[in-house]
Amino acid sequence: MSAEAIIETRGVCKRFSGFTALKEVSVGIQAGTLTSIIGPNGAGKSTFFNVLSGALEPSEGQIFFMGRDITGLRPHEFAHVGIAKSFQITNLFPNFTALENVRIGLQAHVSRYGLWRRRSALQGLDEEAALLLKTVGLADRARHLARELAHGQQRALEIAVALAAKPKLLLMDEPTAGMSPEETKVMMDLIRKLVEQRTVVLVEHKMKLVMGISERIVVLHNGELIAEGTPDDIRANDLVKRVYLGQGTH
Ligand SMILES: Nc1ncnc2c1ncn2[C@@H]1O[C@H](COP(=O)(O)OP(=O)(O)OP(=O)(O)O)[C@@H](O)[C@H]1O
Repeated sequence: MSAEAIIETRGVCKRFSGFTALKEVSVGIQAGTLTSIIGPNGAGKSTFFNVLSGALEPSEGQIFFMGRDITGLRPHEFAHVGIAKSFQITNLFPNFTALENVRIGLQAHVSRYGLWRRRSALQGLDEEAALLLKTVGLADRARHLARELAHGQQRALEIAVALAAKPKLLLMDEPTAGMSPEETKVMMDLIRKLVEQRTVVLVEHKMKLVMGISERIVVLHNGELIAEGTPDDIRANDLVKRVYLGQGTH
């Protein structure tokens, strides 16, 4: 597998009580790229996402992150090595402000390294949280309660919380799900910005959107890896075309 792969799966299988959701998936995600995982309904995208994020342990096979075998590590240990995820389901504290939500994320991170929660340290965290809010376009929402934010803003806030862990790899599960066209555009711009500083992997249903933004695409079908390459490679791939035939274009 490519030397530049930041995360790599080797022969990963995932079985759920007899049903095989992933069948020997071997793929490397190149460092510094925006890679999307696509596939029709039931292809195994969410299962693969959960395997990459450490939420599910493979039944067989291995996962390597920056050359280190991380198979079987617990989810919080995946976070420690530098893997963060942003989910479809909202994971925010609704009655805390946007700034507080990010600060809690930062505190969870720094306390692991034994930093004292002195007043000056907390102030530093507020400044860092404000910077992260700025990164995701929420500078003017810092004092708003999370529950008062629009859907697209809540998703952006979740990303700021994920960034608090300073991940090298950011995994995003359908970041534009349920968004208006305008919110989708804002989110895509944000994702483009995020990939300037880290590797980003998206799981996404919307084929057109994925084609426009991704550098690499991984296609799953019935739990198997059927194609991997640039958007042009994937567009030209006969097997992918056949699999998507009649699926609608989204
Ligand atoms: N916990 C589970 N127990 C049993 N079967 C599961 C479980 N999780 C997923 N599956 C099955 O594994 C297959 C792949 O599911 P997965 O959710 O990974 O696909 P997906 O590509 O994300 O689908 P969708 O696009 O519909 O969200 C499906 O047939 C699903 O029913």
